[in-house]
Amino acid sequence: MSYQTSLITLNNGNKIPGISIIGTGTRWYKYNPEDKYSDALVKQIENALELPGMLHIDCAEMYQTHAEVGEALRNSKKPRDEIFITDKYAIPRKFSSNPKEGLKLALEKMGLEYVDLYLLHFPIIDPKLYDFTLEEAWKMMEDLYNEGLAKNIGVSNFRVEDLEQLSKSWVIKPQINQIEFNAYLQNQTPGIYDYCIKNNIQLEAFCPLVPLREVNEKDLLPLYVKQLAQKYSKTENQIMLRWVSQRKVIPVTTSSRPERVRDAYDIFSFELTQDEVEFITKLGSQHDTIRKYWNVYYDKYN
Ligand SMILES: NC(=O)C1=CN([C@@H]2O[C@H](COP(=O)(O)OP(=O)(O)OC[C@H]3O[C@@H](n4cnc5c(N)ncnc54)[C@H](OP(=O)(O)O)[C@@H]3O)[C@@H](O)[C@H]2O)C=CC1
Repeated sequence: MSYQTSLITLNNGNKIPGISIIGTGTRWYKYNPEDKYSDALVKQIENALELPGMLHIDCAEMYQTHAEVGEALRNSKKPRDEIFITDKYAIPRKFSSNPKEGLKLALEKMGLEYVDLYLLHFPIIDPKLYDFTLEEAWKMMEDLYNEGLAKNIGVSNFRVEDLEQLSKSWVIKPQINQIEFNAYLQNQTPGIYDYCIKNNIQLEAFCPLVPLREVNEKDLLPLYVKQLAQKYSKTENQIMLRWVSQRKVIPVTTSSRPERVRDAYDIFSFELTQDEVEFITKLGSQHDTIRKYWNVYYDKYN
């Protein structure tokens, strides 16, 4: 199979792959530090590292899968500049004292000298747990960027108000905001999609495949996606991921199945028409919201 890759330019001029096909959370997430080491995850990353071009792996302190990522990287011959590693500092579940310590520990566990992207995982910082404010956390992110330990920095699950608050003191604007985004949840929080597009903060989408994962027999969207899959000779997953990407959002997906990982890599060899993109957008927005993460904080926006 010949793959077409896509690189997106961030607001600092650096490039990022147009999709992350190996998320090491959700399916692989370990709630307890003593949970079992996952040989299956190592194998899955190793398989993905054999694909041509640049591979984007999405990690986080909270997932506790750094050891598996490190093992797969050590076993791979792919050059470092063809691997894009994202990591996230854990908020609101605290694992290390601050973003500087968090990144140092992550780099040690993964055997890396730098990450390509480092994110603050969540904006709401409990002062009983952490001894820094959101502004102070961002300042530490900027230091890590200036020291070259994180080539790009950003945030995750941030609302417009969180970005506005940070903007009063940031020296470096976040390159990325990674949010929950799919046809059934086009604004994780009010106005966030338009705000990030307008302010040149690149969006990433976790949970991009929810409309295919949560199918109800009355749903029109999966039927339409099936028709498009036939038209383009692609899988339904590829159609859904391509829609996310044509909405200018970078999909962050994962799978335990090698064929799904390979398919997700191959979404840039075709393009949906503008009408098709708009029709998926419309069908999705007519459906009830489905929100899978951060419900305690964000269900109020449903
Ligand atoms: N920043 C944040 O707060 C968060 C970040 N993330 C990141 O995003 C990554 C991806 O999130 P996730 O929600 O898993 O992404 P997706 O929406 O892409 O879902 C992937 C999951 O869906 C299953 N799946 C794939 N295709 C289908 C289908 N056609 N029908 C039914 N099930 C299907 C896969 O199972 P199978 O293994 O069988 O293929 C896999 O478990 C995470 O691993 C993590 O790295 C996730 C949540 C929060």
